[in-house]
Amino acid sequence: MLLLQVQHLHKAYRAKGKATHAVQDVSLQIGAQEVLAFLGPNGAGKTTTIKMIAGLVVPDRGTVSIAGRDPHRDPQALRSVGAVLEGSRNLYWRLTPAENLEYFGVLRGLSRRVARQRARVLLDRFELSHKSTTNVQKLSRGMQQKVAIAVALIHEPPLLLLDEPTLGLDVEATQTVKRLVREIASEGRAILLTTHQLDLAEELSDRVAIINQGKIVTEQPTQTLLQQFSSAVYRVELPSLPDDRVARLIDLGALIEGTTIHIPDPTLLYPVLDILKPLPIVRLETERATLTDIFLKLTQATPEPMLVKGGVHA
Ligand SMILES: Nc1ncnc2c1ncn2[C@@H]1O[C@H](COP(=O)(O)OP(=O)(O)OP(=O)(O)O)[C@@H](O)[C@H]1O
Repeated sequence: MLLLQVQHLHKAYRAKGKATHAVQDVSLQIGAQEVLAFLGPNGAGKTTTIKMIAGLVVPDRGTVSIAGRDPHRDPQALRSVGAVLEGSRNLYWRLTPAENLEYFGVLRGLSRRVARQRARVLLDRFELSHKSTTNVQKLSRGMQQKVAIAVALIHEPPLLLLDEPTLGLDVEATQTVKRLVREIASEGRAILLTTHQLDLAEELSDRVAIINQGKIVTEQPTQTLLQQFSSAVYRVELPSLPDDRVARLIDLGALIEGTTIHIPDPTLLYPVLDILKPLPIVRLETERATLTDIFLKLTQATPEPMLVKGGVHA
């Protein structure tokens, strides 16, 4: 069942006679139990899209359907959404986690009794019961983030929007948030996750959508995308790699790590082999692409710096 369906969304911001086409023909969908990683470089249009989904920005064109309802025509649709946007700013800092949960629960239509009851369950589940009476401003960043996610879940929405849920968190808190995201999805919810942490997106997502300059450049299952690009990346290992070859390989666009050459583009394979002739080769194989490799390729963002290890330098 599709819990979110976004079709052909467009949004331009106009100022001083100039239009910024922030979102152009964006379509997305997420089913129950699915985590969609919505990725893109700064300014690509992610926040604008999410705000249109959350009913905060009106699209110029296109439709949003949340569990079958359009939030721009039927405000009840927003009862089906929980959102943690812009860090944990959806919280009242001078209230305790329990008070925040109760307040937002009532605001979203729960009775006080039900809100309190759910608050207790969520605090227990998020291992926050011992902090239930401490003001949010005195909690650690990781705890605040957990409270923010709990607040977004108080009315048990089928769709959860999570914007950079692990920003600024340490390793342990990141692990906890990751576990919670998977658990929340497995309960039958749909999760839209934006993050600049591509390793996290690779680990957590079932599907990936990449947006660049307002347009979706790919949307498919994470594993399909990784497999598709993995056949296009090669690795060559040699017993030794002379300095003069290293410089030529780097000029060509290969990445060097010790005596291993990573070839990010299949059309470079034979030019690389020409440069290496007649050196002996230990191994030549396709390499598993990471989401970072794919993201860089599809958004043509600045490539990562050439990796030169083991004392060999261009
Ligand atoms: N309120 C606004 N008024 C005018 N232009 C805006 C407004 N909000 C966003 N933009 C512009 O729209 C484009 C898309 O911005 P958006 O915030 O949606 O990108 P993003 O992908 O969320 O970026 P980031 O990763 O940096 O948060 C950018 O060019 C941005 O400058």
